[in-house]
Amino acid sequence: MKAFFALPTETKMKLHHRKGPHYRGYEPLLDSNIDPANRGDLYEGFVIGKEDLVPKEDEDNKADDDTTVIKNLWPSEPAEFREAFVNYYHAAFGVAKDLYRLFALALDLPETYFDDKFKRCPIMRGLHYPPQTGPEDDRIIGIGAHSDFECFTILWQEPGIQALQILNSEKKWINATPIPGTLVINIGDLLSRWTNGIFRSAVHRAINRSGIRRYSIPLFNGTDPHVEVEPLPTCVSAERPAKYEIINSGEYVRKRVQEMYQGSFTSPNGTTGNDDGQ
Ligand SMILES: O=C(O)CCC(=O)C(=O)O
Ligand SMILES: [Fe+2]
Repeated sequence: MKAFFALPTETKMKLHHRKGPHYRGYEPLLDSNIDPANRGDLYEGFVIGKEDLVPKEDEDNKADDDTTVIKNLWPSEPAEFREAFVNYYHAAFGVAKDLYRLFALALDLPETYFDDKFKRCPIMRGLHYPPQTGPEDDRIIGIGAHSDFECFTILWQEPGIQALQILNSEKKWINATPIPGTLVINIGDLLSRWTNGIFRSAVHRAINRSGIRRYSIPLFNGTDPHVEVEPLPTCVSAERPAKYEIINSGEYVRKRVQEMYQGSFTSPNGTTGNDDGQ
C-alpha cells in the first residue's frame, strides 16, 4: 500500500474514483467531507469491491447477488499490489461472515439469519493519512466525526500510531489505541437500527498528528440494497419499543455516500472545486 500511495499524483489520478459511477479506484486528499462542519477529509484512499484473484472459468459476469460485476480499477504497479489487496479482502470478508453469524446468535436469531442478506459483497478502502502539522484546527482532520453507514466495519489500523478516536457516552473523545494483532469492529447505523439500538453505532474520527504517515484498511459490511431494515422482533419489547422507522438500506447508504462526497472534491482532471465546478 505504501508503494501505491508513493506513485506520482498524475499516475494515481488516472484511476480517479469519480471516473466511474461506483466510486472505485483512487480517492485524492480532501475529496470527501464526511462531517459537514469540516472542510474536507485529509486522507487519500484506494477503493475496491469483491474480486477473485484468479477469475473463475465459468465467470459469467454476474456478482453473488446476480447483478453485473462492477470492475475494480488497478494500477499497473506496484506489481504485488492487486494480489495483496485482494487476498486481504478475502481474509477480512471471512471474518465478517463469522461475525454476521455471531451477531445473529447474540440477537436470539437463527445463526444463518443474515446469510442471504449480504450477497452484495463489501467495499474495502486502503487509506493513507499524511501527518498533520501546523496549528490544531478541528475542521481539517484525517477523517471527520461520523458513524459508519452500514452494518459493521472491520478496521485494520497501523500499529504504533495513534489517530483513531471514539466519542464515548459522555461526549468525550477517547483514543482507540491500536493493539497489534487485533482489528477494530465499528458498528454502523444500519445494524444499530436493525437491533433497535442494542448495538450502537460508534461516532469516530481520525487525526494523524504522529509526525509519520499512517495507513488503515476498513472493510464496510452491509446488506443488499433491496433489504428493508426495521427493528428485529427479538430486539423489541414492551420496555423497549421500536425506536426506528423501516428504511431501505440501499437508499440510506446512497444518500450518506452522496453527502460525504458533496462538500469538497477534486475532479478527475486534477483540479479542486465544489459541486458547482467552481
Ligand atoms: O482510518 C481510520 O482509523 C478510520 C476510517 C474510517 O472511519 C472510515 O473509513 O469510515
Ligand atoms: Fe468510519
